[in-house]
Amino acid sequence: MAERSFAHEVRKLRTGAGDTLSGEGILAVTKALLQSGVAYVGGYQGAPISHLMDVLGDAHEILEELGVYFENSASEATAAAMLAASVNYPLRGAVTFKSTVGTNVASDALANLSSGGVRGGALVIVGEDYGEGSSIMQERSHAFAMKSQMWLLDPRPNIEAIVNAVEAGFELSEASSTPVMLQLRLRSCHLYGSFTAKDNVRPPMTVKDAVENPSRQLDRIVLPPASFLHEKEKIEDRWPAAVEYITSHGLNEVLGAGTSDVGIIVQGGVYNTLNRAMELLGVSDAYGNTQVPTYVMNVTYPVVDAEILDFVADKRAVLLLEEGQPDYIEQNLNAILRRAGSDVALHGKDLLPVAGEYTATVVTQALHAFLSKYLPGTVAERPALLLPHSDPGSPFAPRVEASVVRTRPPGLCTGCPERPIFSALKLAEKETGKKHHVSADIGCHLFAINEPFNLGATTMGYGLGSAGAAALNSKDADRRTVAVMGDGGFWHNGLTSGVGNAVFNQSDQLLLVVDNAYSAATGGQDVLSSRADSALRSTKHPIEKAVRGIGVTWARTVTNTYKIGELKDLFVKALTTKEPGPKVIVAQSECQLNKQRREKPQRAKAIKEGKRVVKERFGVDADTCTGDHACIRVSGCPSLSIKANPDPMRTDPVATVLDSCVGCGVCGANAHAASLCPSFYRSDLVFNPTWRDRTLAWLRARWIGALSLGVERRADRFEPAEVN
Ligand SMILES: O=C(O)C(=O)Cc1c[nH]c2ccccc12
Repeated sequence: MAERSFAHEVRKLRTGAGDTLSGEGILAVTKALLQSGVAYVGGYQGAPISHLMDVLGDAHEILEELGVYFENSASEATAAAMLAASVNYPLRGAVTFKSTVGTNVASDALANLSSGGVRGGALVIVGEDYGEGSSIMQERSHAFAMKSQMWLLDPRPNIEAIVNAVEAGFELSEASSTPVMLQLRLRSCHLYGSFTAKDNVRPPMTVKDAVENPSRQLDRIVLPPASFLHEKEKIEDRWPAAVEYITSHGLNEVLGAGTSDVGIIVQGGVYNTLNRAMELLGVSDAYGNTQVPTYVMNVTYPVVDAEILDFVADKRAVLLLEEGQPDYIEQNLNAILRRAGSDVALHGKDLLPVAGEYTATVVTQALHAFLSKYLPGTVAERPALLLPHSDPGSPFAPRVEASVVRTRPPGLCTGCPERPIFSALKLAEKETGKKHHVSADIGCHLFAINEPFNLGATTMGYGLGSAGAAALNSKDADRRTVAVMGDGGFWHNGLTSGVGNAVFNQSDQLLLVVDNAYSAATGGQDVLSSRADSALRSTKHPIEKAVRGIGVTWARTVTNTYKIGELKDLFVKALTTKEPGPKVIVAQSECQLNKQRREKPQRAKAIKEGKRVVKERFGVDADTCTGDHACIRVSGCPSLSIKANPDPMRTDPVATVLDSCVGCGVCGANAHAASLCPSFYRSDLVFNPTWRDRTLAWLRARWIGALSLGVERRADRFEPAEVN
């Protein structure tokens, strides 16, 4: 079950010609695919396009009605290879994944696809995760477009422009026999807006037609001598055909009504930020009405030389806004201008940051510098963000001492079943007296690198936790290396690149597979080993069976990670057993976020219907808490906090459990397994109690009251202290 359901929104995909469709970017992209007569769709979830996969999944009925094939690909490589269907057949296909990481994974297939070229339009929709809020290394998809010669569309963050880009993307792909990458930045995927819909188009040829009429062209297969021909074709045929299509269909836009001899060139995806900066400087309004001519590159690769030369022909100076590095476009523009003998002044990374997101702040600062030099009369406003940070009027002026601000690194959720796993591993290390090198992986479990666990030294890519431990395997060492992988990473590629590799090379590593039943970090999508039934996919394939199938002999599955003591004992066994080859522990418990998403509405409904519902909660007895906070140090649960000590004789704050507690019990189990303290208690919150509940509660209250009578009587013998 994915984190968001689009079951309601997907109905809008039936919107007919002429009607207005309002919604989120990802919904608009899906509608645009259907309007384009797409024949098949695939992909792998990852921010910021996770929800595009979820929309497609929820839209399966509409897709089936139209004869569109949809697959949840095993990885981005699988998704990209799926586009092979467009090489021999006039089938339009689209795949989507997170970039640059997914593009890294897909690059083998993408390079082969681009070499042979395509007959049917092939669209690769990449969710560009660059800049503030990103979860990955900072790189540009642009490099992949250039290296494999795929055209790169970077439409303005505007629903209509995005829909147009999907439709034009297929046409451009077919006109130039080249796959097209459509870059959707974070802010485009979740942008809201509306556009005038067209009717959905049943693909003129479906995958069924193709399967029943197999055909092939030998010169499209990547093998010499065809591969040399492909390289020639790319330059002599496909590139000029693409330029012709881009120019004749006006994919790039010149905005700004003015005739000024100073202009701006901007990547489509950065246009909204540019306009915001212009608005702040009084050079434009919220709707983009400006006198400064702006060339918007909705296609960032290839750069169309003639359009650039045309734009700069009557200008003294232009400013290029190109986010990220290397500055491929700037280098390209400089070459174009130099070859043409143009003397226009080209500014870009000299005024803007070389790397990092082009936020409204940095763009406003650079634009201010540029316009102040070339068009000083146009700058009508001086926004406060131009002030130095030392000026109290600056929005960035320090308001609190930097030293008192605590960092807030990402961490595991309240009730996360992964927390007890890492607590148990820490306790096992304590018991054996040996610290281990831990090779981490992509997924929620990577948060174990932070306090309070501090476990994990590297992360090399999705499903590469085990492979990342490959070299750290020594027959002479007195301990083994620990590798971590999630169920998502395991099925993405970890089974072969990690487990198979470890078996083959007789690695001594301990591999911990954190199996929370979903690809949780990408939004809770199902994987092969998901334990829920799925109407669309085949699930319930146990990870232990897979690792045994590939040759692992020491493998154990734990079905309740909250039993910290048992898990600790198993870790000790796995770390000390003499069994050769990789040792694998599959630690299973359901992702708490997904569990709450499922159970909360059910619980609320039952309470409303007057049914008896028990909610488990944990608490700390302030009277017995010593205030040493050891419980917090081994858990790190966001619901475990501190409060002032109610005992006036004691100053240390005591531990407390916040209302966000979901009753997983890890705090108490930890305290018990680590022999910390007896202060934790469980309470059951009973909604709609029965007469039996009420009677029991009454009896308990009387009994506890009777037991504490002695204490009360003794307390009465003392005079209460005067408190002022
Ligand atoms: O969704 C995210 O933020 C991820 O990093 C997950 C992910 C999806 N596909 C990948 C390929 C390589 C590395 C990470 C991912």
